[in-house]
Amino acid sequence: MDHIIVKGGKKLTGKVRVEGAKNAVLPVLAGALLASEGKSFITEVPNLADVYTIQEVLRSLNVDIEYFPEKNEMHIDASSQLSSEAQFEYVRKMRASILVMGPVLARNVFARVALPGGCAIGSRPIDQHLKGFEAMGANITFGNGFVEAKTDGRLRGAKIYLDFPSVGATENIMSAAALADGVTIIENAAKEPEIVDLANYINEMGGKVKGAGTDTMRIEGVETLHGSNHSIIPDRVEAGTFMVAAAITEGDVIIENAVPEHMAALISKMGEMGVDIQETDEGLRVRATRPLRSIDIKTMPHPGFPTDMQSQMMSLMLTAQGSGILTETVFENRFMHVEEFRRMNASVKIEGRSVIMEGPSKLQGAQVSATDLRAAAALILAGLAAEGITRVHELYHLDRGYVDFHLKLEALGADIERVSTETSEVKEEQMV
Ligand SMILES: CC(=O)N[C@H]1[C@@H](OP(=O)(O)OP(=O)(O)OC[C@H]2O[C@@H](n3ccc(=O)[nH]c3=O)[C@H](O)[C@@H]2O)O[C@H](CO)[C@@H](O)[C@@H]1O
Ligand SMILES: C=C(OP(=O)(O)O)C(=O)O
Repeated sequence: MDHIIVKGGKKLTGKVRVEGAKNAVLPVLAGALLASEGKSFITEVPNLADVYTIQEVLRSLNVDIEYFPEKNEMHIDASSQLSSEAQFEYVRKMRASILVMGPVLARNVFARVALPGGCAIGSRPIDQHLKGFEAMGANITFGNGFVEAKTDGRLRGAKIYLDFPSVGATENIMSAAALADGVTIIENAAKEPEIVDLANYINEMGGKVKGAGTDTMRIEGVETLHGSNHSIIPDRVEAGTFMVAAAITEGDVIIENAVPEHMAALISKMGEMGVDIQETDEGLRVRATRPLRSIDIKTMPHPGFPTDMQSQMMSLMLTAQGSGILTETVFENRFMHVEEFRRMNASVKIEGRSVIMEGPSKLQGAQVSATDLRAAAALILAGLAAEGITRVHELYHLDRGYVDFHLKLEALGADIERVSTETSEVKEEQMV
């Protein structure tokens, strides 16, 4: 098992390019199941563990796929008769596997998917996905750890109000509605840029989706969809993570391929802390010098502050002057990393859904374990600013969502290595 060793204290400088977005590519690849004719050619597909998992899910559903990771391209042919079942081994590995349910149901009038259950960041039910399918005429049943949806014929267009603007429910319902009979309206829809990316792809396949990026979407179902070319949008969370890396090391980094309009809340909150962020022709330039000011942040659905940047932002807030409060409203249990920050001498306490920080904490290197994907990145970021050596374990979380994270940081000047546990003792001695 690998872990990362980072020695704090280096200022990061230079340029880094962000990949295609994990949270856009997963729904788009699931959406490729909708095409009963022709092939889809998807570009900017990041070389991530989650991409291999969704590839396996699609293969298990009888889809023909070729992936060319060196050119970030995937060719998908879903024109054969699809199988209807997504098994536990995939859904357990990656919750986004549930996104195949809408397309499979729409194509096959039957879908059977292992129940995702909870994960480290919360219970994560799928009731809103199912409520949508039910409104479109599906009969939902549960048994043996699976959820099944069945219709007598084609799904029917329906009006669906989401109790919460769930990203996954909006994507699943949008995909199912794309092949339904009639018009579906999704009210209180999620507005994330990844929703817009999926809607664009469905429209490129011959679909009729309007209103993506607003809270009311209108999807007119069509009889068939065909494969098409699509390029995945840049990863706003990866971009944000490098913004924090620049700021926490008092560095000067240009982030290429970032889309500032997708990151307005983050740019604004980092600006409030005193980080200098400028849009340039080459990319987003991020510079900082201490002291940074403490601020308060509350995570919210887009365009609010993204929960997927909460833990990385916590690293930065720990280094700021004064007291700051970070409140998590999207997931009920996304503070597992707080205990790990404490190992690094962070002055931080949890009160209900908030974390209170008295800064600046004098971060110290320590052995820590990633508790989820973004926590993995956050602990490495904290290690960049800590005194001494930090070792971050449980890197399978990191690999779900970051391509060559340590190599990109190293290229910016970080003192960082990824090693297998067996060789780590030697490596650490060399770094001291
Ligand atoms: C692959 C992907 O794109 N993952 C992202 C997606 O996850 P995901 O699509 O799972 O997130 P949702 O927006 O659905 O979930 C947000 C909240 O709604 C709740 N909920 C959701 C669905 C439902 O049927 N019932 C229900 O109660 C969840 O438990 C959670 O508390 O959006 C999240 C919120 O921006 C991000 O953190 C994830 O990175
Ligand atoms: C929570 C995340 O992803 P997922 O929904 O795939 O678990 C994330 O990307 O931070």
